[in-house]
Amino acid sequence: MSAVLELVDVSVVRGGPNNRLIDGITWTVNEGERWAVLGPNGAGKSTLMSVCAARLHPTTGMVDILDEILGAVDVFELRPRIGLTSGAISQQIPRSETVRDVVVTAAYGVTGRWREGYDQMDHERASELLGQWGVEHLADRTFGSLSDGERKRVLTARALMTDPELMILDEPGAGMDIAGREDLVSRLTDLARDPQAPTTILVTHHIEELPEGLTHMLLLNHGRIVAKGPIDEVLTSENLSTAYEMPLELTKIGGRYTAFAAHS
Ligand SMILES: Nc1ncnc2c1ncn2[C@@H]1O[C@H](COP(=O)(O)OP(=O)(O)OP(=O)(O)O)[C@@H](O)[C@H]1O
Repeated sequence: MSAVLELVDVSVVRGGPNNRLIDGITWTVNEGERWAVLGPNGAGKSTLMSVCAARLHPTTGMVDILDEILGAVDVFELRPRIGLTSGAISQQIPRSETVRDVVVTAAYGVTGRWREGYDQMDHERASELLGQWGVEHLADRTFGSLSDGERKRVLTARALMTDPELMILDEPGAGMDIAGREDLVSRLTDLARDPQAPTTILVTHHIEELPEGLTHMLLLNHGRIVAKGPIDEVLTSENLSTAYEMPLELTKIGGRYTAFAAHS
């Protein structure tokens, strides 16, 4: 099994020498795996994903993404091979951009349409992805006019536009109502179960958002790994309680999860 992502003792330090946003992360993601990254607010999830998506260089440690070492590769060539959705990407997109262009511009790894030439195949692929994520009817609307949930789906379609080898979804369910979340979870389940879909990392702090079909989980707290490995071994009441620093009881209903404070 070949590694898509390999981090060895990776740390990111900001705002003072002792402020480690992520701290000594050693983690391997192999081809075809579907990972969830879970942890409380401020655990370092987004920082870790910025490193994994070649958007942020670590202070120390080695990062190998798709057989390229960060620091020794042109990140502008590497980035189109990684599909990324995140709040930061959403903010970079001009509000006046049409939804169709938001998706099609991913083919060139840019946000904001300028003078790139897109061929018919790019447009057909963009329409197909908008359809797959249930937002084809919004293709001619501006990105700024969409609801949070609609934006998330458009960004997921954008992330898949380049047929990425690695897909990183950073809190795709943030800001969604229950119906929107359940619709998203069902689409993410289809994605996780699709053997043709890229290796995927899904970041969340809501375990209700975990789709079926995930294979592995990384649990973070204060920038450090609490547990990592096959999801059935890692997602336990004990590990969740450690990560969230309170006694929690995990319940599995069908293939889905929820957790509540444990009663002593
Ligand atoms: N430039 C910076 N300087 C100092 N601290 C920072 C900087 N950027 C982020 N942090 C801190 O690093 C920690 C990790 O942030 P990060 O956004 O990675 O966490 P997260 O797990 O994604 O959180 P959330 O679930 O709330 O989105 C937070 O405590 C944040 O305040």
